[in-house]
Amino acid sequence: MAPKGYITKRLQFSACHRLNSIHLSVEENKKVYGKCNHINGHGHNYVVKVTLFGDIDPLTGMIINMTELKADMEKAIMIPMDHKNLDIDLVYFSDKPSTTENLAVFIWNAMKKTMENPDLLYEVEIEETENNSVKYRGE
Ligand SMILES: Nc1nc2c(c(=O)[nH]1)N=C([C@H](O)[C@H](O)COP(=O)(O)OP(=O)(O)OP(=O)(O)O)CN2
Ligand SMILES: [Zn+2]
Repeated sequence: MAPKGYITKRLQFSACHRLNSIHLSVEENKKVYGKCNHINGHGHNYVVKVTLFGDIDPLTGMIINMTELKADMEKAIMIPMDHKNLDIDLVYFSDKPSTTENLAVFIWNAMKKTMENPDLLYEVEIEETENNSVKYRGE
């Protein structure tokens, strides 16, 4: 049986957003999201770490070629999200607030659709700021 391992690739993208829920009133949104509900939005340099878990192939010595993982992340993350207004440019966030939790779910689903072997996907981690991060494992 081949040994198993975890492999992680990191990327950074820049985007702006506003925390606002269409399911809450104007006053409720202000109360829940505070400064992050400001009408004109704000920006982040998001750091995303995608981790896969799987067999270390005895012939190649790899779980996945990092070059392939980079291409998948480019397609699933960078193209739709980098230098975008998340609330306007991504239909996904038209009815959900663009919290880091929801971004992690979006990226998880996009990676699943993009990867040749989606069963390898183990975790998506996003650092919204130096102090705030979210991990999602598809649960
Ligand atoms: N559960 C969540 N709470 C908040 C999210 C989120 O995605 N999920 N996001 C925000 C805002 O987007 C905001 O930009 C970050 O807010 P805050 O932590 O207040 O950021 P600060 O830079 O002021 O604080 P630091 O601790 O210095 O990072 C808010 N809440
Ligand atoms: Zn924010």
